[in-house]
Amino acid sequence: MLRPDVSPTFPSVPVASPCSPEARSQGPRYNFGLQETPLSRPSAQAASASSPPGTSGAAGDRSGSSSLPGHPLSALPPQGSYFRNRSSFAENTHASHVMLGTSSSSAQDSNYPQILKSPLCAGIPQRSGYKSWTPQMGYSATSSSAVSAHSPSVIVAVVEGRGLARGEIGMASIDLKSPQIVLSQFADNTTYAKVITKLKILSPLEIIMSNTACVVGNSTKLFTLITENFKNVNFTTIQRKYFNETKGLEYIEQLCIAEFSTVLMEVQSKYYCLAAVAALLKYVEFIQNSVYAPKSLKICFQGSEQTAMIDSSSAQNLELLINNQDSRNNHTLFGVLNYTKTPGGSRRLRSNILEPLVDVETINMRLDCVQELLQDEELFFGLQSVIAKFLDTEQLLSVLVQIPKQDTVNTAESKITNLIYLKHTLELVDPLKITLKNCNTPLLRAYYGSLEDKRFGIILDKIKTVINDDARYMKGCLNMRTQKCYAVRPNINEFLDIARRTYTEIVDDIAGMITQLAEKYSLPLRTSFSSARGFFIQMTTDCTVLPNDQLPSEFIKISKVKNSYSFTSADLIKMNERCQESLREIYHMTYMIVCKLLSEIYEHIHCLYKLSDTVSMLDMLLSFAHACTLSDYVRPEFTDTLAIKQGWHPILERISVEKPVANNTYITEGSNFFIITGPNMSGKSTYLKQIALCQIMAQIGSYVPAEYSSFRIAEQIFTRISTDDDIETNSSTFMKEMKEIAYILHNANDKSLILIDELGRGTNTEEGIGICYAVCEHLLSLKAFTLFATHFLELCQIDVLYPNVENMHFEVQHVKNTSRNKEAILYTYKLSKGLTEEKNYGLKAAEVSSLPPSIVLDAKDITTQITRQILQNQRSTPEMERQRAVYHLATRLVQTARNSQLDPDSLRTYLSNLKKKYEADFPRAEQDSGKTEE
Ligand SMILES: Nc1ncnc2c1ncn2[C@@H]1O[C@H](COP(=O)(O)OP(=O)(O)OP(=O)(O)O)[C@@H](O)[C@H]1O
Repeated sequence: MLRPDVSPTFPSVPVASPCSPEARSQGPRYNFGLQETPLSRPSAQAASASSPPGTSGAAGDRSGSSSLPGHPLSALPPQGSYFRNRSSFAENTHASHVMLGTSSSSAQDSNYPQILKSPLCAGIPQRSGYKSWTPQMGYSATSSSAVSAHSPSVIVAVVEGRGLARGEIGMASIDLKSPQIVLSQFADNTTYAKVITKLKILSPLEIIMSNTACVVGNSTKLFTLITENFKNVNFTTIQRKYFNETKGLEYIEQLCIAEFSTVLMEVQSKYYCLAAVAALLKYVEFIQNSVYAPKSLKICFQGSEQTAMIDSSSAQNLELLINNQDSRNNHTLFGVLNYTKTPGGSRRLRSNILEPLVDVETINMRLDCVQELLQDEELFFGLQSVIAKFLDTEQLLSVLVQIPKQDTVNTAESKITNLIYLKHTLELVDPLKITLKNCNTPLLRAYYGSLEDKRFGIILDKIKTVINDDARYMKGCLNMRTQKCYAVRPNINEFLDIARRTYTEIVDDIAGMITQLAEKYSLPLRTSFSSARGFFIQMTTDCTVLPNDQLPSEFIKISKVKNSYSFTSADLIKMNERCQESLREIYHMTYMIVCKLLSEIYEHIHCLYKLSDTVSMLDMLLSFAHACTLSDYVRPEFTDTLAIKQGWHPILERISVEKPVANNTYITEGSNFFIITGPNMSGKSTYLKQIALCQIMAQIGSYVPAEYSSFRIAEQIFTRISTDDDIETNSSTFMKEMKEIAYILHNANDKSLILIDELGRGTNTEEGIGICYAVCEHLLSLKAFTLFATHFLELCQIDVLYPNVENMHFEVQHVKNTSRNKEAILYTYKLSKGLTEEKNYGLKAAEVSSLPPSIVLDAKDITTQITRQILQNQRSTPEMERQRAVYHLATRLVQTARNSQLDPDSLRTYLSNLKKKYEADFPRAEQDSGKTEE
């Protein structure tokens, strides 16, 4: 009998038609050990043999894969292939012509300089805990839980231009769960805000950069910034020569499926993203130990102009994906909108929230769909029930288009599983089509049209000639094992039929043996199964049934959880081994048949890209409609005004028992800067966030929480909302807010939505006001829509100088608490025009807090004294006041002249208006005002 640990090679079992004889010759050379048996590590010689001398590898390696049998999905492993897996890569780093090095993510890592010093990277530490998804792990039917759908699986290559091209960034990313490569290239400024934001959105598992970006003591700014911002992400540096644009173009030509081949035209002259994709694919093929089949990948170019930019700290402030108090709860925008049923749908929702659309037409098409789903109940429920049955189509595709370089039991098992999933998926196309048949909106009709693709039927028919009709995806590992075992129809391979009969007999024998044991010992024994243990015995009972509280000595490997015992016996272990043996034979023969089948259907398989796109989008739109049914959301309009009638905070609504107080918003180009004041706890931050959340919801095609809403498309959404000190980056509150505000000032434009809350709180009042004033004046030079919440009431005076500034405040009411004979504050959360008239509200808030009354009393006393002192110092003659005003005016004029982009005529008009205003305020100061104007 074959013992897996003795001989890892599968005995050559004859395979009947249709697979033999040529299928046998093309079939996998199997490592059928119970555990994966890695191929022996190839020598550096073998490595150089597989890469033609003088080439940087990409073409050489692929030509290695082209020696595979004609068909892309054939499983014959490439001979002498250099790359095996990450660990062999680390061992092979002496072969410096392949890759330079792998380093841990942190620039502060003690190994780091050492790694970079060595040109050959000998002694590169193995990264512990690295766990990447591999095709051998197979496609698992994931639940739609956000966690599994969003665990990092993206690898990104980043490269920056050199010399005059510094600041030109090329990026290429691939999600290991989805066979899609996204390329982008853009110019970034010195803060590299776009790169960092893009990377944060991708949430990578690993980042690849060129070794020239991190020469010790002379790392590029981009490299330093990335390592600082992504401390928990794995970093790999590879030789610059692998960032080769010519190879990148070749890769795209070879791998991109016909439907998306227009990408070639888009990226032909985008050298940096081409260079990045070359390095990325070379690396992924290495770590995955597999190559992508020719014409199998969706490759697309994504410019930064197609979506709105939300930087990562704004995403965090707004709690788009993660709740700031408790990262496990779903009190986030994602939580509010996520009623998706598939992992693809939930991934799509996540990426949309982080990168909302900017194209009104597309947004309106989505809104039309949501509207139809809301109006047609039958459509909504019908669609929801079909969509819920889909598995992760993207991941399925991802596995189907990879050719493993090594064949093991696991790869075989995973291919069989995937074929069953493929059948399951394709069987859902018709029900989906029927549900969408009578839809009216263009997008739903387009999705219906995409399902009419004949290839779905062709693939399914071919599958059905080989695979049993009732082979389908089932929950539970034993169920799935049975499905895999009996997936292939009978009479296709007589040896397979025999092996299956043997397997059934062994399983029956196991059941019979356990029944006999139960009778023999008069115990309630039950047959159980787990993928780790195989068949074992379980017994749920209290100890009184057992003589001497002991199980019979025949039972071994006993474990007990509460009153449930699990154990096995020597005979059962042997039978499990026989069972595994026959299973391996079955899998081997099934795999041969499946590979042949896959090779026949392969040319049609790309219709699944369309299907996965359709399913994830429908899932997201259904989710939007579902969210609407739980609250009174309204369809947004898109104009050049931000107008929200009675809007409320969607996350607060989910948390609180009562519906949040709704408020109006009306921001136009002529009145685009709102200063919001109000006591502590009156609702300022909530209001600011609510506007941003509504804006994002509208721009992803969702309805919004309001009675009416109209939005101006925002190209960027910036927030500066006070949070606690960032201990991780060791920056003080003040430095953190300065960094955040600098980022906004550098990047905001006329189409931005900017929300600033409590700027300048990290320093003293005078300086805080100064900073706020300067920041406001800078932002006022833009047509961006800005909301600025502050406790510095002095700032409200800015409306005198700028007609586009509006002062708003949150009202509070003072009520007498008769029982305690004290005044209490009642928060109305209502926004009104003008600035707040509340005084000393900090003390009032402190009074209702848990601060000891004696401290509050002291604080009141000290405040009164300081206020008196300030008033005394400020007491001045009318002449002093006049001079102060002249000084202030002169400063303003100089500043305006310096900053202004106005033409001379406009500047003159502006100055003369200012002069008139000054003369009106100080009628006896005409001479001075004349001087000032000069
Ligand atoms: N519109 C609303 N409806 C109901 N409750 C609200 C509303 N706005 C705010 N609240 C409640 O009031 C609390 C305080 O609000 P928020 O933090 O926005 O106040 P604030 O004015 O920004 O306070 P501070 O100035 O101290 O930062 C919120 O946590 C929320 O529970």
